[in-house]
Amino acid sequence: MRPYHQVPIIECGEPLVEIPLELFAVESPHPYEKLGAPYGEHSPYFIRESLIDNLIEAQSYLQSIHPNWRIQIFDAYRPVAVQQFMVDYSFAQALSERGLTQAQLSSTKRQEIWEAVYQIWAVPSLDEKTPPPHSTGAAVDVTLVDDNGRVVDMGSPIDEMSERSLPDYFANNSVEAQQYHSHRQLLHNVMLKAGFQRNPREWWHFSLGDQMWAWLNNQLIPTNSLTARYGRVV
Ligand SMILES: C[C@@H](N)C(=O)N[C@H](C)C(=O)O
Ligand SMILES: [Zn+2]
Repeated sequence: MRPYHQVPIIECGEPLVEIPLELFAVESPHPYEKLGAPYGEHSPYFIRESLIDNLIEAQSYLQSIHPNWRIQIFDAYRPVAVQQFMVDYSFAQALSERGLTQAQLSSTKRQEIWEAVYQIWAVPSLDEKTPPPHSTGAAVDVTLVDDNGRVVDMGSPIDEMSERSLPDYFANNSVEAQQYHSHRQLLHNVMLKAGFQRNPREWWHFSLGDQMWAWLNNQLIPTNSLTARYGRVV
């Protein structure tokens, strides 16, 4: 359980629809599809319908500052089966990066690696009260692309299991690092202006209308008691 799981979900029934990809930049091929993640009837570029306007709004704010920059969609809807697949994949990756195999793993080491995995991945819960954020269709992983079509350097890649994923990791660092921080802040500002909230642990993860979004809003304004309007889809 994370603190945001205490937020009640009152599902509004809004449909999942495909993001109009021609309006945005897109990470392609999709990073998890290319690993063989088991998507069902919806592609990873689906999202709750009204969030499309919020994404368009965020990109308009961005383009009022940098006219030819675009928001790049890395990931959006993720069935729980894909969440499970990615959690297992990340655990296996972490093992191989450390030069370890399952057989050699002490229980302490195993626990340490699972903790690192769950620092950045939500638990693939099938409980309707604790859905993984992307399984609600109300979370997106995004970055920025500049006027030359190049991905803007945020100082660390999306999904890296390290401290560098923390949004303020580069806040008080060298001049080069300040650049990364200001790019992260730009992304944060435009998404925030369009109504999203950012995951406090990941510079790229934003949501609107799910439990994490409601919880973060309630933390900012303690007199609020927002509930989530999006629960798990299917
Ligand atoms: C790891 C990243 N892609 C992500 O989406 N993390 C959040 C916390 C999630 O799994 O919902
Ligand atoms: Zn995410």
